[in-house]
Amino acid sequence: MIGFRPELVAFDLDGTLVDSAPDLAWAVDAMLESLGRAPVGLERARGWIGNGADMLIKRAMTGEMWPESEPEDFREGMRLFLEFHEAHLCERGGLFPGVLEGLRDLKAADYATAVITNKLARFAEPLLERLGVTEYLDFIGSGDLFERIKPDPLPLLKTAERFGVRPERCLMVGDSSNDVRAARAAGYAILCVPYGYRGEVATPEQLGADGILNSIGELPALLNRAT
Ligand SMILES: O=C(O)COP(=O)(O)O
Ligand SMILES: [Mg+2]
Repeated sequence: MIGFRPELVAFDLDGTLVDSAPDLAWAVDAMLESLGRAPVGLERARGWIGNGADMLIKRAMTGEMWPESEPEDFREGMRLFLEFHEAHLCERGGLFPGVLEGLRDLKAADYATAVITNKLARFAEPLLERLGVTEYLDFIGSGDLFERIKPDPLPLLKTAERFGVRPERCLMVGDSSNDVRAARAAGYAILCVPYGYRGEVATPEQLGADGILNSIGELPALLNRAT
């Protein structure tokens, strides 16, 4: 799967480290209800996560995966969503099984670690702090820290640069085609978890990663075997 010891292991957040869909869907429905619209529920909202909060709200307000135009009351929807989500950031979701152990063991084995997420820093940072994993992460690369978000390779390239390592020596672990496209364009190796938010992609194999990683908890042993 991976034939080298990565000099940086970077993780996607939503759908990879954190099962944030229950809290995001809750905030989406609260926003829709405030605007007098029908709620969409967890299952539909889950498939819309991964392209940033703006896109999630546009999708929820239009019911379309790739909305052509911005809904008229989009700014108000966004404001309501952000306000609700900030107040209820991590009440229904949590870390996926194996994440805490995996991050802890990677740090113990001296790997450099980062998060590269499309999530805004105002949510990503307190969320990871509250879930008790900040101490195992060397850097949190949130969506608004860079000029462009995944699937653009820029966040991955800038993060490698920050660590002073070549992208070819880095590993990305993600859950969606955004992560695979960004990793391929940046030159990172890429592993995908099968349990996250894949949007329109039906099976984990269809993501086209270098391999499927059933749990972050399995990563330290897998990297040890590979190198
Ligand atoms: O879309 C988001 O807000 C975050 O998604 P990501 O953590 O999977 O990049
Ligand atoms: Mg994700």
